[in-house]
Amino acid sequence: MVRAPLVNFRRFQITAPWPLVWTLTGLFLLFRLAVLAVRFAVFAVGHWRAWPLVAFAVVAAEVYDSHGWVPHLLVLIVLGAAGGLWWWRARDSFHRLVVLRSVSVWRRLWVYRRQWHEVMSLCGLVKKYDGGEKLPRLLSVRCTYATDELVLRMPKGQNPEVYQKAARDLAYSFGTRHCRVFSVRRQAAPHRSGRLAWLLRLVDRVRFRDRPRHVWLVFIRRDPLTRIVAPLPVPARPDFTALPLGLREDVAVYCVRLLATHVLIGGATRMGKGSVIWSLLRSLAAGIRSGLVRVWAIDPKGGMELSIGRGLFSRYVDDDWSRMADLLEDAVARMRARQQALRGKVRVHTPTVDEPLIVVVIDEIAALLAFLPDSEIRQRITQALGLLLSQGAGLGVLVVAATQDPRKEVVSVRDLFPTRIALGLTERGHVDLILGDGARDRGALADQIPLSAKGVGYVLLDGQPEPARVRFSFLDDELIRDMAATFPAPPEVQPEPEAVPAPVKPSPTSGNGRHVYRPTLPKQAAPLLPPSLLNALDLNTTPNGGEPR
Ligand SMILES: Nc1ncnc2c1ncn2[C@@H]1O[C@H](COP(=O)(O)OP(=O)(O)OP(=O)(O)O)[C@@H](O)[C@H]1O
Repeated sequence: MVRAPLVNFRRFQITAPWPLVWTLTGLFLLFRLAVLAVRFAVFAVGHWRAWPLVAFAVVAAEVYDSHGWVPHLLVLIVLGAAGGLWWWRARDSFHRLVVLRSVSVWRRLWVYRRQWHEVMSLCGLVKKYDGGEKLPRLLSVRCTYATDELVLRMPKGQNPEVYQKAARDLAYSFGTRHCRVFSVRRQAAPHRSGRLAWLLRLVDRVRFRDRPRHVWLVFIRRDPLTRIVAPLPVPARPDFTALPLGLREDVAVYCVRLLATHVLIGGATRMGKGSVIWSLLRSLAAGIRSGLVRVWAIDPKGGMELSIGRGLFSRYVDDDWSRMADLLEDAVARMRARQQALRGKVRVHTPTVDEPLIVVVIDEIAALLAFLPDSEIRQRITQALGLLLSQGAGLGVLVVAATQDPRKEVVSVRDLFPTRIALGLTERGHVDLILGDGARDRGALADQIPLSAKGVGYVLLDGQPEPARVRFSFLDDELIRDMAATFPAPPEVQPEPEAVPAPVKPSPTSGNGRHVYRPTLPKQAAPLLPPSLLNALDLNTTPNGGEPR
């Protein structure tokens, strides 16, 4: 007897929904194909620089198949001849567009791409995420004769400080000694003019937009600052927004902005503070001769540095502390007179021959502020300098001072200098004292400048938090004498007595031994009290409107 199965499985069978399965599989494959196509498109766009090369290789292979190697030889001869002619007739553009571009491609592929993963891992710049690695992405390499400028995009979870800390490791890993890290673009958008300027400006707005995740690395391949920088040509008319003083390590000319600012130069002894001052005076020389700039010089070291260029100075003191104080107080008086004249009209003074830019140059400011034996004169100097530094910038009365020791107890007015230059220093801590907090961490290794590198220093460029290394031009004594003879300062015009207030002089001590200052406002601003009543003032208090203590 045949037994029937307990469960009839056939009753549970479902026919496979084949159309649905094929549709889903098809859709999935289509999706993968689309992803691959998009990836390829992104790759192709990302490597757009290789397109001409690929096209050239394809055409070359085709031609070789059909005509052999003769056309290639002909093309090579024609290209060589054209290149030679280009090099002969326009060497600059040939170097820029052919030589440097070829070097850039070569170094991008051979030096950077080849070792990128290894160096980034060894320098600790790779992030781990989700079982994989996130590398900084190399976007471009641009070479000059001295530097390689790399642009990279940081992976998420990093900021430029990480690269600043790894700068030395990066430099040595890629076979150089110096690497500078910049968190902002180094070139500003170009100035556009002409009919298509509006269009180019629109393009620039996109191209030069702020890119917080980009970092610029500059590797110094060949240090151009090992050689002495020759004196730069004297500008026919000084441009106070860009006075050329020396050479940057990327071989651009270093220019300083001397409008509405004071300059403090810090450097150990014999490291070239003088060369900064003379380079600055050279860039101002044409203005000095025309009277647009008046330089008042103080050399507390008895004229050892500045007396050699005496002819450039409208006023000069090197032997008498009291006369140095007088000079500074006269500068304050000129500043006050300008303040009265410009009040409510402009916010920054524009130098003219009648109202020139006054630059007070002090070779060793510490000698005036900390080491001066006469305390009364020291107090006058400190007060006058404080006033000049806090109010003079916008009024065209500027101070350029050098010091060996930037500590606050030595240069009490240090923080009032907006522009700072750090030459070779003896102590690590001095770098931040001169250039500001964190400057050393951002790359200003001024304490590591070798003794032989005189005139080399670090500066902050406009709009960039990272310091740049520069070398100031060197002017020998002969050249300074020659410059003083060629660009002598015209005789100083004495201001009319009624238009200019009396210099700030300390009043005699009051009964309790404290110094009290009388108001020294110019005549048109002075009638707070008639002179007869001024005498009746209580000398123990500073009168309203008088000089601050
Ligand atoms: N820019 C420069 N390039 C090459 N050599 C320089 C440069 N500046 C200065 N020197 C050399 O260094 C020496 C000292 O320079 P300088 O007198 O300018 O230094 P300093 O810092 O002003 O010295 P001090 O501390 O005595 O004031 C100079 O005699 C010169 O030989």
